[in-house]
Amino acid sequence: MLQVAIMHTLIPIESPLFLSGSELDEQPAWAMIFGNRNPLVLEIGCGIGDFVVAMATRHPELNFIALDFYNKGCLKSCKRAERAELTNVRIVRDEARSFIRRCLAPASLQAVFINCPDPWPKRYQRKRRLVNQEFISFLEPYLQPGAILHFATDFDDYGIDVANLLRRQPGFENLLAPDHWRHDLEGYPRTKYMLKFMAEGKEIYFVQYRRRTAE
Ligand SMILES: C[S@@+](CC[C@H](N)C(=O)[O-])C[C@H]1O[C@@H](n2cnc3c(N)ncnc32)[C@H](O)[C@@H]1O
Repeated sequence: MLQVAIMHTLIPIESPLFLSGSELDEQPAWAMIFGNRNPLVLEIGCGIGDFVVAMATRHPELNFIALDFYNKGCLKSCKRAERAELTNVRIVRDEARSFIRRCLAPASLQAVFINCPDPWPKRYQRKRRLVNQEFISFLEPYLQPGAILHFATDFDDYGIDVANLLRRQPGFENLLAPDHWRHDLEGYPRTKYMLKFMAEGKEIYFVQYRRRTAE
C-alpha cells in the first residue's frame, strides 16, 4: 500500500524575541530572559501580535509574554515587535495551559489578556473553549493578588458565559461593576479579530476582573 507522508514543516522563526515552548526550561528565569525584574503580563492567543505590540509600546515598565500555538502568528508577532524595536516582549509558541503549568510561578502575573479566543460556536464544540470554570480555577493562582484578567470576545454567548462565571468566583472582583460586561472600553487596543467582527456589525464583549487581595 502506498503511504503518503504529509510533512507539516514549521517555518523557522529566527528572532531574538522568539521562544519555543518545547525548548524552554521548566520555570525559566524570566528576569534573565528580559534582563530586568519588571512585572510579567501574559497574552494568550496573540494572533499576529498587534495587541501585544500596542500594549508593550505603551508600557515599557512591564514585560509581556505573548503566547500562541500558531507558528505563522508567532512569526508575524515577532516581526511586528522587532519593527517596533521592543525589548519588553517575548513571543512564545506553546499551548496555553501547558506553558503556564511548566513555565510560570504561582502569583507571578500582573495581568492576563485573552482577546477573541476561538469561540467554538456549535453547542457540541463548546467544551473545547479555552475559558471555562476549570480554566479560571487553574489560572487564578498564577495571578498576583490585585492582578487583572481581561477577556474580550465578539461571540455573545461566550462573553455572557465568562462574565457569569467570573461573577461567581469569590476570589475575583468586577472592575466594570455594576455592568457585567461592556461593549466599549476606552483605550483598549483593538485586535485584528475585533476589527473584523466590528466591521461585520458585531459587538465586542469586554469583561475585566481583578484577583482580590487578602483582607
Ligand atoms: C481567533 S484568534 C484571535 C487572535 C487575536 N487575539 C485577535 O484578537 O486578533 C485565536 C488565537 O488563539 C490561539 N489559541 C487558541 N487556543 C490556544 C491555546 N490553547 N494556546 C495557545 N494559543 C491558542 C490561536 O492559534 C489563534 O491565533
